[in-house]
Amino acid sequence: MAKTKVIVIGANHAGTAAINTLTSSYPNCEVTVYDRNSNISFLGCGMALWIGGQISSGDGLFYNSPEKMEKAGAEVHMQAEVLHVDPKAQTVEVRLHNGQTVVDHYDKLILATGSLPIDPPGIEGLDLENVQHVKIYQDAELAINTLATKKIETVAVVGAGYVGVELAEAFRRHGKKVKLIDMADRALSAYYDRPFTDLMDKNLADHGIELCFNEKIIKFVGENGVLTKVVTDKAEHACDMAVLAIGFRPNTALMKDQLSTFKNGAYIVDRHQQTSDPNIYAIGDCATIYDNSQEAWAYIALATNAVRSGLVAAHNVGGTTLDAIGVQGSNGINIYDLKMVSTGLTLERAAKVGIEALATDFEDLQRPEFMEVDNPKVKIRIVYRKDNRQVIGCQMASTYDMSMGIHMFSLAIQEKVTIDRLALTDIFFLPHFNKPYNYITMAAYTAK
Ligand SMILES: Cc1cc2nc3c(=O)[nH]c(=O)nc-3n(C[C@H](O)[C@H](O)[C@H](O)COP(=O)(O)OP(=O)(O)OC[C@H]3O[C@@H](n4cnc5c(N)ncnc54)[C@H](O)[C@@H]3O)c2cc1C
Ligand SMILES: NC(=O)c1ccc[n+]([C@@H]2O[C@H](COP(=O)([O-])OP(=O)(O)OC[C@H]3O[C@@H](n4cnc5c(N)ncnc54)[C@H](O)[C@@H]3O)[C@@H](O)[C@H]2O)c1
Repeated sequence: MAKTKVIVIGANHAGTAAINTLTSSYPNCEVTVYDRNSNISFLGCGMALWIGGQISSGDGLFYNSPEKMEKAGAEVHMQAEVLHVDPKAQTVEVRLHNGQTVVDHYDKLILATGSLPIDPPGIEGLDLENVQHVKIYQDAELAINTLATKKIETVAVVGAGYVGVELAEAFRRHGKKVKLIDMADRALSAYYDRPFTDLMDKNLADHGIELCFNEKIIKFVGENGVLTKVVTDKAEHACDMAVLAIGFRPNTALMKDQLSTFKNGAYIVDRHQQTSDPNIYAIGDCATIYDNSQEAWAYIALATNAVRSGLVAAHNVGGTTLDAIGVQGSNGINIYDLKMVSTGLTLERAAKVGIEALATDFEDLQRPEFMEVDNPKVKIRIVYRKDNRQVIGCQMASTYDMSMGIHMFSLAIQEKVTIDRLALTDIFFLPHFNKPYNYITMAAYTAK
């Protein structure tokens, strides 16, 4: 029987998951991969650790390679950019690394072209020396090289989302003066309600990071082609290096006019990761994803989602019907000693998407009072719907590593557990780990 020819465009987290699944489980598929970059599977989350000197090199930040994929049976073309897709002819036109342009035929196509950093519309000065984005391995290399070879005293980090906050810590650890600029009134405002972001803002300020909130970037300004300041709608910030981290947009230029797209341009997919063309699947940051917390399709750019969507697409392409179960956008951050994790909707975000919600808060020691060492407080907020009392979000913060607790809330949202059932959930007790009246039970039990 003829094999199914599968072409995968993009081989980072989403592409890697799809390719590995196809080569390991579906010998009926012949897999060809094109990626325009020279490396794959770069863990962007390690970028700040590397820049901040918490790990000695970036070499360990990859978990796969083109060689490994080829060994598993895929045909891999790196530095090969797909320029055009013809969905009627089922072909892709590719510029290979040697400059030659070729046309390849597919039975099934998997788009894993990811995302690109957002640039504010019409912004000037992006081409100045020492201004950069932070997305791929080469961006991390550039930042490290700039810090090593140039006289940098002040770094402006524009965007106090996950990327910006992690990088602010990294540059500060590097001994630089850091200005963290955001148009919101606090850091991480998309992921946490104010009681939690207040903790993070204080943490950042206590470590000497200057917080410049309620400021929208207007432009980068330089002298002789080199950055000298960031101009916002409120102030001018002198600096000699700047990173722009105000979010990602889906990279869908290749097929946005040929497939149905979401309001931000992401390819619209179904539970099988299938696009509006039945022969074409889309995965990872270039596609939509079902958000169980708001019970709606959404755009949530995370490596975790990219991997899961890659697995789902590969099984469906390979011949096993598999439905994606949706996500909660679970995430976490560790800045100096402060750990914060969240899943689902914040109270603020629930209101923005039109869901009437309530929150129950609790704060307590991780373990009984008699455990005198390594026993910090943990703060928790559980968000639930007012109408049916289903849990739709949770946030936790502590200097203690309580991060594994958030997974239970992720599952609770996915499985539509009510706050009342959560209050009676069997949670074990042992002084080494937690309290008999632990903060999870107590937060749920004291809900209105
Ligand atoms: C600094 C940083 C830290 C992060 N930390 C975390 C974290 O801690 N946890 C988390 O879950 N997520 C994190 N993320 C987000 C995560 O990196 C992304 O969600 C993830 O990379 C998405 O994977 P993807 O494979 O869908 O897309 P991408 O990583 O964007 O990869 C797309 C691939 O497609 C290729 N490509 C694009 N167009 C073409 C074309 N026309 N032809 C050929 N190839 C093409 C690109 O070269 C690239 O290799 C972080 C991101 C950054 C930047
Ligand atoms: N630990 C993690 O899970 C982790 C780490 C890094 C990145 N990521 C993911 O990567 C993606 C990108 O992260 P990100 O930090 O770039 O985006 P983000 O959406 O987390 O944050 C962007 C920030 O930029 C601000 N902003 C937007 N426009 C602005 C403007 N014109 N001027 C000033 N500020 C402006 C926003 O208010 C927001 O705070 C996200 O999906 C994020 O979840 C996750």
